[in-house]
Amino acid sequence: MSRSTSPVPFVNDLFDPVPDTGPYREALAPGAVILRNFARDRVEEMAEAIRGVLRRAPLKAMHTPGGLPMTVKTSSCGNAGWVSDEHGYRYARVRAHGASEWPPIPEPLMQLALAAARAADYPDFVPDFCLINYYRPGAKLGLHQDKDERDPNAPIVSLSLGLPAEFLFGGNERSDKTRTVWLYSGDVVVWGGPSRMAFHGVKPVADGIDPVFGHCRVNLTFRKAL
Ligand SMILES: O=C(O)CCC(=O)C(=O)O
Ligand SMILES: [Fe+2]
Repeated sequence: MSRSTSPVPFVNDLFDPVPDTGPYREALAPGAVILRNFARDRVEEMAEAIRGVLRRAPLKAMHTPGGLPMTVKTSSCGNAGWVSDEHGYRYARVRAHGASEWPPIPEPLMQLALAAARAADYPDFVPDFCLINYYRPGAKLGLHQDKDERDPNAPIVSLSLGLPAEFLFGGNERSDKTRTVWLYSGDVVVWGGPSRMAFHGVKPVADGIDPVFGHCRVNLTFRKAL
């Protein structure tokens, strides 16, 4: 990462000065980085764009392939939608009910995803899909890999908004040791390269009030799915 052209500075040691305004990078694992505060000044704009998507593609509670209800509600935008049911997880080009097309990724969200990928040294990343995860207090996401995307060379760009959450990040085996990091509204995590298949998850979200999102956490993952 030392030859990086990213304008966002790395802060990794206790004695590095942490800029109290503006974004900085924190290494998470090889190929994986946290872009702290990356969207902090654009949280309201992000909220407005998400509201627009959810008007056209309302949040739904999915079920795991084992038939268990998920505590996280989801929606999608881009060229596909994500579905999980008794047939397993997959990307669906056509929505099961209602309109036949998913809303496009709103331009402000797309621009943010492209900029975050650049800042994380993945300058060629162009997502075709964005998953919206909605966590009420208590909702969580078990340890899993994102492995249904067609292009394993493309990273995952993950934007956290609203209530803070503890994010687990491990290795390529489920049994690998995990790190726990707090993610705050406006933080972006990008993982690709040797970390692309890393297991990750979210611990139950604690209740609280976010000034923009209220009693919820919203996470967007931008992906090259198709
Ligand atoms: O909510 C998060 O921070 C992670 C979401 C995630 O891992 C996923 O949607 O696959
Ligand atoms: Fe994931």
